[in-house]
Amino acid sequence: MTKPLPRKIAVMGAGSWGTTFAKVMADAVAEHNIQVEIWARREDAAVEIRENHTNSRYLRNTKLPANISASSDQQAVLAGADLVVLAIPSQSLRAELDKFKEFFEPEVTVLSLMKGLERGTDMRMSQVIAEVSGLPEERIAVLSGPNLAMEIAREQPTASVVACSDEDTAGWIAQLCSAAYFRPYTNDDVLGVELGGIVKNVIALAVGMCDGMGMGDNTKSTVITRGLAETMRLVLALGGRMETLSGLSGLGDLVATCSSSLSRNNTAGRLLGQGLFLEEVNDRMSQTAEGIKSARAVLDLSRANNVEMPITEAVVMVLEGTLSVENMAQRLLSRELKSEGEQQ
Ligand SMILES: NC(=O)c1ccc[n+]([C@@H]2O[C@H](COP(=O)([O-])OP(=O)(O)OC[C@H]3O[C@@H](n4cnc5c(N)ncnc54)[C@H](O)[C@@H]3O)[C@@H](O)[C@H]2O)c1
Ligand SMILES: O=P(O)(O)OC[C@H](O)CO
Repeated sequence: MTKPLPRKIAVMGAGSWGTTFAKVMADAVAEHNIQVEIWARREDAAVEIRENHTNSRYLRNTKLPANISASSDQQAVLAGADLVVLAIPSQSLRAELDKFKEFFEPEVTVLSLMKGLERGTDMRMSQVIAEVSGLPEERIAVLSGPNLAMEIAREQPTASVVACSDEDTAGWIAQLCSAAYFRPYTNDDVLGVELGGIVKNVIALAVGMCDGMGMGDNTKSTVITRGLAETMRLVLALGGRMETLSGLSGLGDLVATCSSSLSRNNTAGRLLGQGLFLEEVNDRMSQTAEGIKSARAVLDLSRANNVEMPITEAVVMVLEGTLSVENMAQRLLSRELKSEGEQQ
């Protein structure tokens, strides 16, 4: 390890993934006596984590390691933290970060766990972090992969990708989250890793819709495969690498999310496919389904770069009420015939 171990790790966000990833890191660094402190928006959640070592709203009876603490005071959580992990809903990141960036230690490194695109700016979370905090890109990393929180909380083995333009930073973070049940790989294609995690949420909405309408495995496999093709077109157009998308943060996450009933995006899609209105779906979801808000931003980004993303476009139309789920398949199947490898 080139950089020294952090004095402390802060995790901003005590939801499903923030708490689970805090557990992964706490398990990974336990032998070094490093404390992982979670910032929880609600004081009662902080008290439960601190005193009971559970976060029952999100993780039922999962027992959190002894080296995890929590507080609802952002300044206290960030004091002395050399690594800050961000796990709040993407559309709230800018406003939250604006409030707490003043408490960052001067040499802090920031890791984003978030899988959304900011509406209005079409920016990835690593870009929002850079713009709001002014940190150099060598100290901003992202983590993405087939990482359904509940499975990891139960210590079911999985792998993931830590991406950063700086190899040392990626390697440093990988060491800090390498646990018996969690294997991180590194990658310097930040854009490819981040966009894979964002677009798969939109594709999972589409697959969920198919499921909700009672369609079978051929249909879902077609949407997954063509969903990957449109993700590749976007990533390549923006300068990312094709091979990133055949890895854990691309195909790996796409398959996990599109096939799991634990996925919030897949679940939201299924409810839409069953005929619920978006407002009803939002009422039923107690956790963040990033694809619902990000789909429009992904479509805007693709149009600005002349990339065709027909599945994303159809999902946006369903979400915005200009296409019914029943007419989605016909819209996609009646497109002009073309070669499978075509870039548009
Ligand atoms: N849950 C998973 O399995 C999983 C896995 C990988 C990545 N992610 C990504 O991690 C990010 C966080 O997801 P999560 O599952 O922890 O979400 P969640 O809905 O479970 O929790 C979000 C947390 O952020 C807090 N929060 C802080 N500031 C907020 C604000 N201004 N507005 C709203 N909430 C605020 C909420 O109180 C809540 O504790 C998302 O981008 C998601 O796509 C989730
Ligand atoms: O529950 P979802 O749909 O937000 O997916 C969670 C993770 O991103 C899966 O890797």
